[in-house]
Amino acid sequence: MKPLITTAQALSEIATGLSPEAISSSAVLFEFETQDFDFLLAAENKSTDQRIIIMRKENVQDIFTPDHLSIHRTDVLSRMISFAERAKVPGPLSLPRHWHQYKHSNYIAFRAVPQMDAHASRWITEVISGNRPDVIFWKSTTSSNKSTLEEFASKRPKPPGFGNSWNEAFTAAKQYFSQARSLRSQPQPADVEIYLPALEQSITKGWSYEKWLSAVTPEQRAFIEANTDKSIRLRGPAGSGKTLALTLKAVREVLLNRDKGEEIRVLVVTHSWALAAQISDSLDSMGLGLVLQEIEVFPLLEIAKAISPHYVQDTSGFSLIGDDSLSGKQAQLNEIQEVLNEFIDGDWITYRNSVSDSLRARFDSDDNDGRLALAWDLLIEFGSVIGAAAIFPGAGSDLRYYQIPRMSWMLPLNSREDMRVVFDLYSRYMESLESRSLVTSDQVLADFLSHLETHAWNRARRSQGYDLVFVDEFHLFSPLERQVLHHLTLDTSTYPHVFMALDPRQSPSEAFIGVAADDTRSSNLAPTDDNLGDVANFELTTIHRFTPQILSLIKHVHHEFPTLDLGQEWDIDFTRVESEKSDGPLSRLVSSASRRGEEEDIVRAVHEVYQRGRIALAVVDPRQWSRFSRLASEIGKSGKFNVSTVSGRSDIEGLGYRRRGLVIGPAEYLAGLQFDSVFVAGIPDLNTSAPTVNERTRYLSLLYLALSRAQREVRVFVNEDDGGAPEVLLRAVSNNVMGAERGSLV
Ligand SMILES: Nc1ncnc2c1ncn2[C@@H]1O[C@H](COP(=O)(O)OP(=O)(O)OP(=O)(O)O)[C@@H](O)[C@H]1O
Repeated sequence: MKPLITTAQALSEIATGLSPEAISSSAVLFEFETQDFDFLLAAENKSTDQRIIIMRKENVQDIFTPDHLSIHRTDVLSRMISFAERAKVPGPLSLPRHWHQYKHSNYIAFRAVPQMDAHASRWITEVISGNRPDVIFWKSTTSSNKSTLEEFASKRPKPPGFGNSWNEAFTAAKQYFSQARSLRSQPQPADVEIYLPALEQSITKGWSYEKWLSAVTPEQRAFIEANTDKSIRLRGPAGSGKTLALTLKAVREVLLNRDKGEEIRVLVVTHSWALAAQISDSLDSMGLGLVLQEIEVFPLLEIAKAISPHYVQDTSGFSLIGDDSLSGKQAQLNEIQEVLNEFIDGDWITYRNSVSDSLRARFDSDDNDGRLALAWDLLIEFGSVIGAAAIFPGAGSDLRYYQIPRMSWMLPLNSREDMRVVFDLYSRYMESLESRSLVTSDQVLADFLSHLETHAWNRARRSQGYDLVFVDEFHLFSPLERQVLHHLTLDTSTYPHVFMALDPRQSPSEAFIGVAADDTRSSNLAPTDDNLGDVANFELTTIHRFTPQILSLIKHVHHEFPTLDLGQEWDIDFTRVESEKSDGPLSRLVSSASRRGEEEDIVRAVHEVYQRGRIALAVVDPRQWSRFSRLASEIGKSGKFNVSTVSGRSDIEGLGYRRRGLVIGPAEYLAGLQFDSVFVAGIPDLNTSAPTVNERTRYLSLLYLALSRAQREVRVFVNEDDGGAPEVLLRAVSNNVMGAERGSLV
């Protein structure tokens, strides 16, 4: 194969398990071909970015890794990315010990796969010196095809010259992404594909502000008209019109103040660009002209980056890891696995005797899935416990960690010694990020928080702060993020007035934990609550998105959640919730004999409902993402359907407008969106593969999220290869909230 020229960002997308065939349906990747080279670029790439050159002499089938390493593709790619990131850091390049690096002149060889692979494969690479540290993956060697670095170096191969083609590829990519963006947001001629004008599809249905005010329910109205003299928490299940009510209230406050001749500054904070874009579009569509001038809508991380002097003046070239995407999360998980493997092979022995039996068993286990589960638990511990308390490695910081009381949702750590091991791993993890010039979003937020606590901000906030702060999807904010919010208001003499909309059932993984973690923080670390003073609670109990049939299924899933004591302010009383929509079909549970059969059933279902409106295929377990991204490419290839994959929250910008089409993505990244039909697949067996309360809650939350995206119809697909239907759905069938259907027998 021709050499492939790509970037760390593009490879990270593939390392999530995205099938190479699905590249064309990804909203963030672009392929370009010249006579001598193939290019793969990501939407966020800049023309000055480091390039990764893969020579591909040994590639016949697999376009990314030498064929014999295909089965380890994700691991191999993760290590390649990690190598490229390390090459960017000024100074001598040093790799972790267990990579078994070997250097000769400007060539470096290292193990290609973290685990033992039968071929003992190694890469031979070169880092180009000069103004950008491009890396070349020259070839891989195996135990049966050994070539020493010295032999290789003696040939001194010439790096490929692709400068002009790179510029060409980059220009084409830029054009492609900007065209795709405008295509997604523009109504298209009917003969290309049928689109509805954007406004009719948005959550405001193209109605004016006045029309909405007369259409809202009394519950929504109570919130919209509530006094702003104290903070308000607006709770409601998925589809109850929280985002809409929040948007209307923001507008109302601006207009009321205008009538009094005053101009106020309003901030609407979101967790993602996707939701920020949706709210901005809603404001635009309500025919209010200049309201936007007073209302700013941004994701919190963006506000942190814009205000935080640490970030504004940062010239160290650090880049952010763990942004809100599957690739960000996967990158953190890979890093933790690497740190964990190195630790177990090395210093673990010195801790081994002092830790509790249960933790020892987890570290000693050779089982790959077990190691992965431990890495997940550590990811949550690092982000939602240690990072959320803004503890970063340094003198005395371990003591602050030891003081955090353990809660039932956390990784069980039974003694100080157990915590010591975890903190040691955390320090190594942070060190390894630093060695690759990466920062986590937690670090950005913690720096931001420390800036907000300075006298300088106290002076600046009087002009830069906001009169009112609205927060949508509050349940997705970690305790650390929540501490930031009350510093953003302008008046320091009263309690900040923050208006939050939330549904705790929609918080997968660590974010959910963040909800419960409020208790942790209040019982030990500095702030005793969200510093919001007295908070009024409002509740929405009418569902506007989906039918009574879908609501019954969602209520059923809700009752399956483990009893987590969230406190009264958080919990939603589902007994009062009703749908105002007319009846629709009963949700279906389709059981196929095999994975292949399940895929055929899904394709058949797409054929059946495609004409009716938008469809989502929501994948509950991200470990199954690879399989369904491959299915996406197969369905797309037929040319009959418009298929897009999403694996990050920002990818969905603009998707909201397409009338027809199939969107395939991990359930988590479909939050905030709605579709005519939702197909749910990739549900792990909650009894066997979710052994901890944490994991069970995470999967139930993702299932809840997936189901609640539907407006008219839900179908859930399961197959015998993956253990058949989980208990929670079998019970739904016996309670008559789902109909069981036999799928394909192949
Ligand atoms: N009073 C109402 N009358 C009619 N439709 C409504 C009303 N309130 C909201 N809707 C519609 O219900 C749908 C869901 O609204 P919205 O997205 O605000 O819900 P949400 O509670 O924020 O949902 P989620 O938590 O799942 O994001 C939208 O299509 C919106 O236009």
